[in-house]
Amino acid sequence: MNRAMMMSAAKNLLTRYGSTKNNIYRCMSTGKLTTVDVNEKSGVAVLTMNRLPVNGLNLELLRDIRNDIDEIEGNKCRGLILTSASSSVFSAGLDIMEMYKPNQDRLKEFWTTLQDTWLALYGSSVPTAAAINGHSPAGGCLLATSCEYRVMLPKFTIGLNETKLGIVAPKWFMATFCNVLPRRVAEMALTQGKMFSSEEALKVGLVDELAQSKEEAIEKCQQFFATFAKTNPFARAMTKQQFRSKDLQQLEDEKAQDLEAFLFFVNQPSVQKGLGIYLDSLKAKTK
Ligand SMILES: CCCCC/C=C/C(=O)SCCNC(=O)CCNC(=O)[C@H](O)C(C)(C)COP(=O)(O)OP(=O)(O)OC[C@H]1O[C@@H](n2cnc3c(N)ncnc32)[C@H](O)[C@@H]1OP(=O)(O)O
Repeated sequence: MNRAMMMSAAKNLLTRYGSTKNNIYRCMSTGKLTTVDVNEKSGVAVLTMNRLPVNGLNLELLRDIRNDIDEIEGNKCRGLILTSASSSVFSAGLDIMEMYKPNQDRLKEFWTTLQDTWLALYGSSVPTAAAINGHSPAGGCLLATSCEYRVMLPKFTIGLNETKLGIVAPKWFMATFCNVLPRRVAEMALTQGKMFSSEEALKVGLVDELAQSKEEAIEKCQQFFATFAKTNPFARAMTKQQFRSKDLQQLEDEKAQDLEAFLFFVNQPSVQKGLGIYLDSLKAKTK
C-alpha cells in the first residue's frame, strides 16, 4: 500500500470510527434524525436525538429512536445512553403538531410508534441511562424516566406538565414516573403538572446525579453501567424485565384501547382548541 492509499484508508477509518482522546467511536447507525456512536472499548452506545431545535417527538424521530434501540439490542451493546444534539433541550416532548388538526391515519401511526418506542426502551435488556443536557418536559421526561439512570445538567427543567396543557398523561407515562419517584411525590407532581428544576429533580430522586457538562454526564452514565461489571448480563436483564413486567404487560394488553382512548381524547374540540392556544403561546414567545 502506498502512502496516498494509506492516508485514504486512515481517513475512511476516521470517518467511520471518529477518534476522541481516549476511545474510538464507531458510528453504528445514522437515522435521519438520530445518530448512534458506539464506544469500541466499553461497548456503550450513545443515541443522540438530532431533530433541532427542540427534538419534538414526531413520527419520524420516534421511528428512528425505536429502530436504533432494536439495533443496539441486536448488537449486544453493553449500554445505551440517550442524549440530545441540542445544548439547551433534551426533548420538548411530543410534537404537538402531530396532535393538532391531525391527519387521522398518521395520528394512529404516531401513537402506535410512541407505544412501541416506550415498550422497547422501558423493556430493553441493555442497561439504559439518560444524559439530560437540556429541558425535558412531558414526552422528554417519559424517555428519560424510561431509562434506568439519569444524569442532568444544572439550570434546566424536567417533569410531566400535561395537566398544564389541559391533557392527561396516559397510565403508562404515570407508571414510568412512579417507577422513579415515591408515589405521593409522583401524584402531586402529576396533578400539578410540575416542572422540576435540575436541583429539585435531584432532591426528589427524579434524576440520580447532576453533571456540569454533557461529556461529564455521559461519563457518569458509563460509571453507572460499570456497576454491573460483576453481574451476569442475562440475570441482570431478566431481573430488570421482571421488575418492570407489570407496566409492560399492561400496555401490551391494552394497546388497542389505549390507542382508541388517545384518538377519542385528542379529537375532542375542546382539546383541539387547548392545543391551538398552547401552540400560539409557544410561538408568541419567540416573536
Ligand atoms: C392527549 C394525550 C397526550 C399525551 C401526553 C403528551 C405528552 C407531550 O409530550 S405533549 C408536549 C408537551 N411539551 C411541552 O409542553 C413543551 C413545550 N415547549 C417548551 O416548553 C419550550 O419549547 C422548551 C422549554 C422545550 C424549549 O424552549 P426554547 O429553547 O426557548 O424553544 P422555543 O420555546 O422557542 O421553541 C422553539 C420552536 O419549537 C416549537 N416547539 C417547542 N416545543 C414544541 C412541541 N412540544 N411541539 C411542537 N412545537 C414545539 C416552538 O413553538 C418554537 O417554534 P417556532 O416559533 O415556530 O420556532
